[in-house]
Amino acid sequence: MTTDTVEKPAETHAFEADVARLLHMMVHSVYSDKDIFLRELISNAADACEKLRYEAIENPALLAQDADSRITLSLDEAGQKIVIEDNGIGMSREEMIEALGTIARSGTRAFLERIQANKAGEGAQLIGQFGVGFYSCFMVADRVDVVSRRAGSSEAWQWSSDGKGSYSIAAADPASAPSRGTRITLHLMEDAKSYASRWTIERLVKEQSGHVPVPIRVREKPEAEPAQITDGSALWTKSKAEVTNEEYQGFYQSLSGEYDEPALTVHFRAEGRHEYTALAFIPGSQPFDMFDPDRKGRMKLYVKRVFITDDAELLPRYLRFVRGLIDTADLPLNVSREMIQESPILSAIRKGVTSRILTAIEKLAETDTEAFLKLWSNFGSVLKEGIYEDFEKRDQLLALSRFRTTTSGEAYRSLADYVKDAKEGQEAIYYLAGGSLEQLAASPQLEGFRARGIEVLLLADQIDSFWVMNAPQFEGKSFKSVSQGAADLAQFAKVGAEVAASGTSSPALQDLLTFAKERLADQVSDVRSSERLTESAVCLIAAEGSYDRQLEKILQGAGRIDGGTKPVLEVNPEHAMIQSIAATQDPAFREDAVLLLLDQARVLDGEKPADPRAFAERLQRVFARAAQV
Ligand SMILES: Nc1ncnc2c1ncn2[C@@H]1O[C@H](COP(=O)(O)OP(=O)(O)OP(=O)(O)O)[C@@H](O)[C@H]1O
Repeated sequence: MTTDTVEKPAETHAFEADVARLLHMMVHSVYSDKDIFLRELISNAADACEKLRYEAIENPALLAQDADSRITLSLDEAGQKIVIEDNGIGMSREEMIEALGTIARSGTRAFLERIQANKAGEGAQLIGQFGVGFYSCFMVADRVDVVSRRAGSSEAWQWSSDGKGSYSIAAADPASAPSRGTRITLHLMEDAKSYASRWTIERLVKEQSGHVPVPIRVREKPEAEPAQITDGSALWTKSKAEVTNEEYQGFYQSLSGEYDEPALTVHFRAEGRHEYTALAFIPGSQPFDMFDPDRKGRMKLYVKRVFITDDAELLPRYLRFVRGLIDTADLPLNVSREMIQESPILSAIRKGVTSRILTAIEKLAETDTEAFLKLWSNFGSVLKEGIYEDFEKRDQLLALSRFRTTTSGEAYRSLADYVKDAKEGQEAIYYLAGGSLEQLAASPQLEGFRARGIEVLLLADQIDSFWVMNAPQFEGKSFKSVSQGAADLAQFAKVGAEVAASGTSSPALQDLLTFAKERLADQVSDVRSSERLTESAVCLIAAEGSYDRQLEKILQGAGRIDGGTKPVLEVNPEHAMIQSIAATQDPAFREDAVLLLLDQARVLDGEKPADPRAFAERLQRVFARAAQV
């Protein structure tokens, strides 16, 4: 103990409450697959090496005499230990407290909630996704010591914990600490001691971390010479023909922390105006936080194989589920964050990669429908955001989109299918947005379209209400909501049925409509006879020129607009009940009837009656009257 720092006693700190909860869950493991701890620690070690290479661009002295990155795994079967050591950037005392005592990343709370409601087996995938990687070592170790020295520092620090609520931090002896980087010693639990065997570790490294861009060595015994087991060569620098599917899959898994197979792999080298390599994967399943507004893209930026950042928006938001990297020779190594955001080179690259990804999806749609539909069911709702965010790609994205419709059953239809089967003279692509598919399919607004054999898109994703307003046309046809404005259905004949014209414009009906319009004037903007109803008596429609009703509800919910516009109440003139109400002159009954009709239309739209008590009373009066007749 020679330096000042070493004389300070170890301090004990409690873990942040969320870390403690997390650790508790990890130790009482909900995870069936403990192997992943190694991948997490190796991935952190490789990140630390890459961060050092990046900082060394500005400050080459940080590399001192030791320029080559490496990760060394030292095994000690007799002592039941493994040590993972890197010569990366290292951590200062403060960085250790911050990085290993708290959970700073967003999404962790969601993680905790999700694993509490855990379904066995889901945990292993979640760890990587949520970035709680380091703590996974407590699944196999009952004590963990981390000794680290920040590159360029004379001090080293030791963090130790048994993962049970607190950790200690103390100065470490600089003479025995790594000269730079981090050494993590895992004191293995009895049932995890096989991790100290060379055979197990080599197998795991090759399986999980074979493509980490830093060479990995294994030291079989404490005093043995280390043997290199992976060479740290960057997979993406090879040509496509040189890489096997298994290698791509392994790389994707170590990059993403996922365990599935990528649904699509896009790997290419661009030459010409800009020179770069892109390797991008569309995952085989949805990431948990795909709809988290804070979720950023997951593409890493490299410049000439030097990792620069994983925080730059290298792809548009609607491709935020894509994992991978872009490596370019066109940017300077010391590119700053501000430069990255504003770089015209990067925006050209972004366009290039976006196009290649969309083209690859198109190709998949042509060559493997099943795989494409799986991809679409996972990511279609995000891709559709691009229809209104990316003007240039709008048509391409519309053409890629698949829909459930009133005629599709369990299958999916493209807009090209829709247009091909449209009725003669049909100018619009009809849709109904909002609610679940089941709710949509049961909507009365669809009846008239069904009766005429006109297909209607059923848009059940929240995002649909937004893009559909902004997508002006597809192959010359505009989009039109069936719950908005006039239906223009009169020109299309009903399939297999004579049009029953009785009573559609009778004076009694006109009289009822006029009465209803006056009585309901404070709640609806119009009451009119409907072309779109065949079975139901009434439905609500948005007035021409106002928001679609569903979009209006979403915007109100999000506080983006105040109040709402008054809808239009449409009445089915051929409905027997409407005709008998029209035939009745009793004013009290008429009043109850029109108010009940409006509430009925609301209920059909998934809303509540305006005044439940008054609704119940009216219903009772009408029942009583019916019972007397
Ligand atoms: N070997 C290491 N060298 C330097 N810093 C490290 C090392 N291991 C962990 N850290 C620090 O600890 C932090 C927490 O690591 P952890 O694995 O829990 O999450 P992460 O790596 O940030 O997230 P993700 O797993 O999503 O990449 C890291 O961000 C890093 O700052």
